[in-house]
Amino acid sequence: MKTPDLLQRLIKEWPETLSGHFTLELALSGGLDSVVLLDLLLQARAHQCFTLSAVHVHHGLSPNADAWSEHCRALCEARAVPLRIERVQVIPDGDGVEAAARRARYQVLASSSANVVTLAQHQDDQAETVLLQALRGGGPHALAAMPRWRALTPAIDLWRPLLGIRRDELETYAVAQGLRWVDDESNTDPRYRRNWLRHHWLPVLAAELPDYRVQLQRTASQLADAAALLDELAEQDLAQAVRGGRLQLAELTRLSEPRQRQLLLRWVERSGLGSATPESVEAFRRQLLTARSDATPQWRLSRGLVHRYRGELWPDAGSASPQCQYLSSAVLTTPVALPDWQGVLAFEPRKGGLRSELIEQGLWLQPRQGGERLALKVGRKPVKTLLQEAGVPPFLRERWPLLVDAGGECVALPGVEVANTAQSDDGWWPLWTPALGPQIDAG
Ligand SMILES: Nc1ncnc2c1ncn2[C@@H]1O[C@H](COP(=O)(O)OP(=O)(O)OP(=O)(O)O)[C@@H](O)[C@H]1O
Repeated sequence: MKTPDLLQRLIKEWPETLSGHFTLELALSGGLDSVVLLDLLLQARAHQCFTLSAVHVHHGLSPNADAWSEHCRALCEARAVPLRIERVQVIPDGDGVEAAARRARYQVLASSSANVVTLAQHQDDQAETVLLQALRGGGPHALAAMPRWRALTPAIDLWRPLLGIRRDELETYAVAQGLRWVDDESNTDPRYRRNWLRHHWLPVLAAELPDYRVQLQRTASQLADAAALLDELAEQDLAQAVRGGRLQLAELTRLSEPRQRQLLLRWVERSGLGSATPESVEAFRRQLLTARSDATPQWRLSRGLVHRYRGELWPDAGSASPQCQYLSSAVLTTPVALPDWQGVLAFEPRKGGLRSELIEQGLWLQPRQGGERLALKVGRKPVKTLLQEAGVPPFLRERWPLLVDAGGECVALPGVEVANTAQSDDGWWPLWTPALGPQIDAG
């Protein structure tokens, strides 16, 4: 069989961004793909100007892990390529050992001192990824599979130069060049769906459709564009529809149905509430459209809830555990973030604010017990009514703090009201900003 001219293809498709001198770190597993890439990159140095190094991640999972590291060390030593071997601890997090190993590996890659990190996934890997994502019901982002180029960190780019090359071409090349590589025994374990696909299903597909890899790559490229367009549109819609972390329903309902779904999906992700399935997005969207105007529909996600209140959707990470807390007078000068209360307390000088001596004597932030009242000009009003009148949604009312003075008297409801008996013309007005997840407003 003719040896594929992989070097020529690599040079032909060399990214334009890599024209000047740069530093490149190869993620070297010791397997066929990355060993071939090492060889190709060494030769490419005759055509392009870059400094090459390699990194091997020792996951400590296989009994052969030491042998793989040793193999990489020997390969790099023989070729005078600097290599760092990084041992990682793989801690599975509910999504399996494979995913945890990948996370640990990418963390190591992100710590690279090179400008560009390169991985050796090839066309077969890409085709398998597209199929696996489709079988999992993935959307455009998932089916876009692996990009040839992307930012890994603000300072490091990730490059996959072999995505257009088949595995059998890599093997023919490696054999012809006399390269030696190690086989990861987990690649034949049929318990992994990827291996089942690779060994049982894809040979059948290839017999009927020999160019299936190229077609799946075309699908991935088109979906990568579609996903990028969705991202652009979602950014515009988020900028338009989100105020103070809350999604404005009037803005949402102006959009077409698919844009509404995209916006809801992005907004919950950005608000730190976790990702949502397409079914749950649609179910909540329908609920929003059909619920009575005074109803308060909720959407439960993996890391919190969404509440509808007065024309807005409110994200609720919901893990506040407010405890009575002493506040020193230093709070007057610097706003304090109170994680247990999930909010920020600040004071600003204002007529009708709290008298300074009350603050100097010491104030406590106290959770509501129920039944509290605040002294107004006329009579004492229930705190619950004050919060309702201020438009605070029910889920925040329960965890809204009270300010209590040294004598145990409730002197303020931050951001809402200061007791008449505690006010002064040159007082300090307490402000309370509940944390509603990361701020994603336009401005
Ligand atoms: N232990 C390792 N140390 C360094 N690089 C590695 C290691 N394992 C894999 N890589 C790099 O990652 C590429 C992909 O490897 P592999 O296909 O095993 O991982 P994957 O988990 O399927 O891929 P991905 O991490 O992109 O989803 C390899 O070609 C190699 O460049």
